[in-house]
Amino acid sequence: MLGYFGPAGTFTHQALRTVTEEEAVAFASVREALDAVRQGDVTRAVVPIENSVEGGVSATLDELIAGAPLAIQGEIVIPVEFGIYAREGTELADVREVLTHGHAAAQCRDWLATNLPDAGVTEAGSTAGAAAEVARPDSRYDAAVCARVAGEMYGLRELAYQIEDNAGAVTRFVEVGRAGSVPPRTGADKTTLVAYMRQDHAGALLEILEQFAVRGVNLSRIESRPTKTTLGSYCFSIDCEGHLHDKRVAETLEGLHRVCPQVFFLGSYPRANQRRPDIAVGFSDGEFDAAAAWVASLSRRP
Ligand SMILES: O=C(O)C(=O)Cc1ccccc1
Repeated sequence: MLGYFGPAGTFTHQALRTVTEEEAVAFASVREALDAVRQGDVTRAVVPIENSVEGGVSATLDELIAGAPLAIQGEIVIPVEFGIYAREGTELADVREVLTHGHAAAQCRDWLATNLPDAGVTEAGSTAGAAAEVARPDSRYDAAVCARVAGEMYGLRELAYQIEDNAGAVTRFVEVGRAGSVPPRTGADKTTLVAYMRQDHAGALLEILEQFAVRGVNLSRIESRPTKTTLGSYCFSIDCEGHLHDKRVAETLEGLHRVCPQVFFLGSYPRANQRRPDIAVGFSDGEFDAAAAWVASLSRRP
């Protein structure tokens, strides 16, 4: 059974529906969805991880490394368009209180400031959860910012559509399972990891980045996250091109293991856009094998 960050009608639900019609169970938070994977209640769960406007979804980035190990098995990227929805009889001019997910509020900030300058904006668990709340006749909220499907699903009326400040925004979702199974290499893969940085000497961040650079591994996302221990203690959540079974990526992970106090491998999986990385001269598996064979040969008698 599959789980997802719900309720029905979230963007996560839409992302899931682009890959399967399989029955799926909704969880009210990213934590609950990932805990259900950890406990074996569901085999995999779909959660949001990154969007092109707001960056990483901190709840997901943090939850992925909290508790029993999990592994990303795949990614789904979908365009996100927002509308504002209210109960029948409410006009835009009547809206005083708006409810929505924090990322939706952030992506519609200018529209809300221009069109509803006096309205309060409250953060809900999810966009569809906001729509469900607004649908209650006695709700203290007048409107929800959510997907059109959510507005329809909860019987609300569309007051405006495509209210996002940046047309063409996309959100990336990941399918997360229990650690231990790595999807096969496709040649167009991505690897996600978290590297903790040493704090005891200068250049520690450079050392992390060097591990990738000297092996020709391109990064597609890097974000700092507090380790939640002491002020100023950070780890880096990183996506790079390539698969654990690519020599250059495996060696990068070995290098990180040497220079970082802690490294979490969060999975290698096929890229949604199927783009194959440019592998520079010197960084193919064959060249790594040839180099290792040469070093091994040096201690052999002629
Ligand atoms: O609340 C939702 O619908 C989600 O799936 C999270 C989210 C919120 C805003 C943009 C993309 C994903």
